[in-house]
Amino acid sequence: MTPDVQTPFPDASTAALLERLGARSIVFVGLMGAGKTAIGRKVSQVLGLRFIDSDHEIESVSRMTIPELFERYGEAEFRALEQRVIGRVLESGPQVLSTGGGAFMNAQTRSAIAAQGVSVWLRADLDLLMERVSKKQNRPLLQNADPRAVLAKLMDERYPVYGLADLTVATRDDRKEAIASEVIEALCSHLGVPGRIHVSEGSEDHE
Ligand SMILES: Nc1ncnc2c1ncn2[C@@H]1O[C@H](COP(=O)(O)OP(=O)(O)O)[C@@H](O)[C@H]1O
Ligand SMILES: O=C(O)C1=C[C@@H](OP(=O)(O)O)[C@@H](O)[C@H](O)C1
Ligand SMILES: [Mg+2]
Repeated sequence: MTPDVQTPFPDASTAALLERLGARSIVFVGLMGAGKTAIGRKVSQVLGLRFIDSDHEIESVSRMTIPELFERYGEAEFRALEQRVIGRVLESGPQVLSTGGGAFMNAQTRSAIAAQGVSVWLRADLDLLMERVSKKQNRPLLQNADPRAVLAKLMDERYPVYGLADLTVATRDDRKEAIASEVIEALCSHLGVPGRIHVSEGSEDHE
């Protein structure tokens, strides 16, 4: 986990946000396909913070892909590893941490995030989630005959819990920069930061 600071001279609002954030991390939660990884990365670039995705971190420490982990050790082992990895990552804030969709369902992970982070629920509707997750086969929970029904059930189970996050940002079919900008605006308002932080188009973007 190397620091990835890309804004050596932050503007006044960015500096104020970083000061109020202190050692806390900005933590994205929400369902598969909501854009936690994509928007988290974008927000980290704008604020000049390190970006960590819990799934990437799990893949790196286990030297296995998420589907391989589920296949070989089962979901329970994956969840145990996820809890440990997130707990450890949160100790080294500030940073932007995008979690996997199930992570916030774990009560211990939720209290670690509450203590060491500012949580942002990226909320999305079912059609948008379906469209996004259909492009990749890397989500074991959706590798079955009716992924839409699975996502709908997870929405029922998880949305009340995601609602415990500090902030909720409704996402939609719009540019990543527009969503990232709304997240940053919500963070500024939550942290009492005056002014606006500009999100420029077309900074480095990769999956
Ligand atoms: N605002 C957006 N506009 C276009 N594509 C997006 C947007 N947000 C996410 N995506 C794409 O949707 C897919 C799922 O996003 P991802 O960040 O992996 O979601 P999550 O981490 O919440 O499961 C990715 O291919 C990502 O690039
Ligand atoms: O919702 C879930 O339980 C999961 C979400 C995935 O991450 P994304 O939410 O980033 O797709 C990944 O952690 C795993 O496949 C399980
Ligand atoms: Mg993700």
